[in-house]
Amino acid sequence: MEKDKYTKELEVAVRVVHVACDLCGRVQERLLSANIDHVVSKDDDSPVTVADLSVQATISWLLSRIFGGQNVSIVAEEDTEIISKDDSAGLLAAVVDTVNHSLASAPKYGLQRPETPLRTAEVLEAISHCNSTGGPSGRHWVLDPVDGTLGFVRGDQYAVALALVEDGKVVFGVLGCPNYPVKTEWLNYHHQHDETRSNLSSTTPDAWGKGCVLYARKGSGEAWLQPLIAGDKMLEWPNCARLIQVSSVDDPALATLCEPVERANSNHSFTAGLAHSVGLRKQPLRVHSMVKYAAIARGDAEIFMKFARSGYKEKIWDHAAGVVIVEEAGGMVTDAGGRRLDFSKGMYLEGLDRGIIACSGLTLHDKLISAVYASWDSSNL
Ligand SMILES: Nc1ncnc2c1ncn2[C@@H]1O[C@H](COP(=O)(O)OS(=O)(=O)O)[C@@H](OP(=O)(O)O)[C@H]1O
Ligand SMILES: [Mg+2]
Ligand SMILES: [Mg+2]
Ligand SMILES: [Mg+2]
Repeated sequence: MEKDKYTKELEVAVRVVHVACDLCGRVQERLLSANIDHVVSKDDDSPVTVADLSVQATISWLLSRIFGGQNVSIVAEEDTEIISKDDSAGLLAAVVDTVNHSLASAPKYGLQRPETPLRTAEVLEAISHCNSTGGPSGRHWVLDPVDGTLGFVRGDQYAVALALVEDGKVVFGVLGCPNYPVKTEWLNYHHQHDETRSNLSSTTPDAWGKGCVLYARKGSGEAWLQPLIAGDKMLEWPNCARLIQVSSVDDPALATLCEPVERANSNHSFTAGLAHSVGLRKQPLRVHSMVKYAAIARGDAEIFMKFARSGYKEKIWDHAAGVVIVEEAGGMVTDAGGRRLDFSKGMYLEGLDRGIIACSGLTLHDKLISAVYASWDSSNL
């Protein structure tokens, strides 16, 4: 791959994810302190918030402005259905307000702000512009504006995920993790005692201490971490990035497994069986969102497994950015049959064999894949 290819796209992607992290931090703080922000349920009963819709509008508007308007193809999670309902006027107004507040701060991140605040129709257009379904050819941005919305509304972990897919392959990924904590064990904090919880009573990046943006370009062999920018420290950016690498631990007894918090999203008893059979001994870290991929890439955990119920189709925006960052940090990600994930088939990871296994290295990965083969028939999945 040409070294300079995608340089501008990646730089813009990192900047817009910083803008989005800032937006999310403010909305989450309001949500938790005053309970004034709207959380609504989508048709599948999953939550969506002002932050999900506002990040999608903000990133869509910035990418379209910078890379050529209607021609920019964006595959993203949200649409305007929920805010087009008669009783959603308050939510829509909050989204328009949040988007404009956020775009006004774009110059802090080296991006141009709009000349005048966006009107409601423009915000709706920015959200619904992200209606591409991707596919095997062409260039597609892939966005999960807030991944782990459940974690977000609980004051816990969540991520902003943006990737670029070209001709069916992820060419780079950017993952914003505004609440990535100082101590790895705080990734699990919702399971801890009240004492830990009260230490984290505020969820601003400062309280968690280590909010970050990770990014990697496919084939570069490098994955990078930038801390979130506090206050007006923009001048130092982007020189503050540092390289990250996966853990070198390959002894299962010392390895840490990450998995989704909700049993509905991944079969905890099946992964516990696999973990036991390969000799894992530590308690799993249950973490909302693609922060699990971030934890593997940063070397804070060695394994991430997700086995959704049969019939559930994984979406590309829940994995694209995380996969490339883990791979370039030295790890590997496959389905449970050992095959790389296929981002070329539209908005779903079509053909995914049973589940997802991300590891810091080959040794652990081989052991887990073999364990899946040995235990699948008796698993009832
Ligand atoms: N039934 C079911 N099975 C499997 N996966 C599902 C399911 N429902 C939702 N999702 C997707 O899971 C995304 C959140 O994954 P997490 O790993 O963060 O799950 S968890 O909150 O820790 O349980 C979540 O992403 P967001 O909607 O962006 O939060 C969903 O895309
Ligand atoms: Mg998601
Ligand atoms: Mg989401
Ligand atoms: Mg969602």
